[in-house]
Amino acid sequence: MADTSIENTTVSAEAVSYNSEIAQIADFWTLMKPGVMYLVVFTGFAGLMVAPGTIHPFLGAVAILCIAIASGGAGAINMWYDRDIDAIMTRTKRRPIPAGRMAPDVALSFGVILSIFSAMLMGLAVNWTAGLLLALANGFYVFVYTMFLKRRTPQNIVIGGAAGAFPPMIGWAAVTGTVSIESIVLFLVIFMWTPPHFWALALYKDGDYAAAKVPMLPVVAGRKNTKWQMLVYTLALFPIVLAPVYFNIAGMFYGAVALIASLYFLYLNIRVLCSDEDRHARKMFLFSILYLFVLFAVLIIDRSPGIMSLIAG
Ligand code: HEM
Ligand SMILES: CC(C)=CCC/C(C)=C/CC/C(C)=C/COP(=O)(O)OP(=O)(O)O
Repeated sequence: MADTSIENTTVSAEAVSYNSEIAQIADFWTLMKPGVMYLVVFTGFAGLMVAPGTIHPFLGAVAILCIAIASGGAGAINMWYDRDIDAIMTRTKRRPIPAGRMAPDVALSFGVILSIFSAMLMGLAVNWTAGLLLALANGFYVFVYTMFLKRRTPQNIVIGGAAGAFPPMIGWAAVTGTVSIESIVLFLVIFMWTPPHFWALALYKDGDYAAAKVPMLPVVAGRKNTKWQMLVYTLALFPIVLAPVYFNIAGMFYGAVALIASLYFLYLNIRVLCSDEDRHARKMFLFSILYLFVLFAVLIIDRSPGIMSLIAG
């Protein structure tokens, strides 16, 4: 079905010129990995909302925009570097570079400009703690995960996952100008969540990774081993996602929702462990996204007296 859409863009000369006009902007947007960016931005927004103190709404909006641009810039550089393996994997072969719609150096320039611009803007307009953390997250994803770990070790996403865990810490730093134990707790929530999030997907995309010779855990260590390792992280998530209550970042409403959501995540992991059907892994992957969204949404709600009084009646 996806291949048909590629054919559709090449069947008539008129269609090609029309589609390529639209594809220009759409392709730059695709380079920024918008699906991931939404959640990255949302977790950054949550960090900003729950941090003690206040930030001018305009500066808050600038901080969120910087997180979005940095995430997009990192995504573009990742797509430039990974263009060889993206061309092999069915999930990624229609991306702008492997599909031949964009020259690699254009994508690289775009990514580098966005990355530098976002960190500079964050530093100059908001504060340099947030600016440096943003540059660190970006650099970690590009250099540590993409260029160094991804093709070398099945622990790539365990260590590299730190990149995606920075946003709540960046949002927090935008307000406070500091890194604190509370913002490290929020970092740890995403850090622990990343392995079950990604390995659930890797389980039903293992053929892609094997073909591209990327040493993802199911390819290297086998499916059963991967499922057990996912379970370790899913269990470790319980104390971590409940820690915001202990550290007074959130109250019992958050605690109750986090516990129920984590129990369901554990249930999905056990189903993955007991059955080799792809649909279970797919469901766990999709729920992992909802799970992280719900955790951070409830964190925001729990810290908003107005919303809480509505819930409490
Ligand atoms: C190293 C860490 C991570 C790895 C290796 C990883 C890997 C992936 C992969 C391969 C996909 C599938 C994308 C596709 O369908 O083309 C995906 C989807 C997704 N990931 Fe992650 N991820 C990581 C961290 C994160 C983080 C930190 C977040 C957000 C806070 C996140 C949010 C999402 C979302 C929302 C999607 C669905 C995107 C869509 O459908 O377009 N991921 N992830
Ligand atoms: C704030 C900031 C600068 C954040 C940047 C960090 C970031 C975007 C983290 C998300 C990690 C991610 C999309 C991994 C995808 O893995 P992959 O690249 O192996 O996936 P692919 O096979 O789909 O390309």
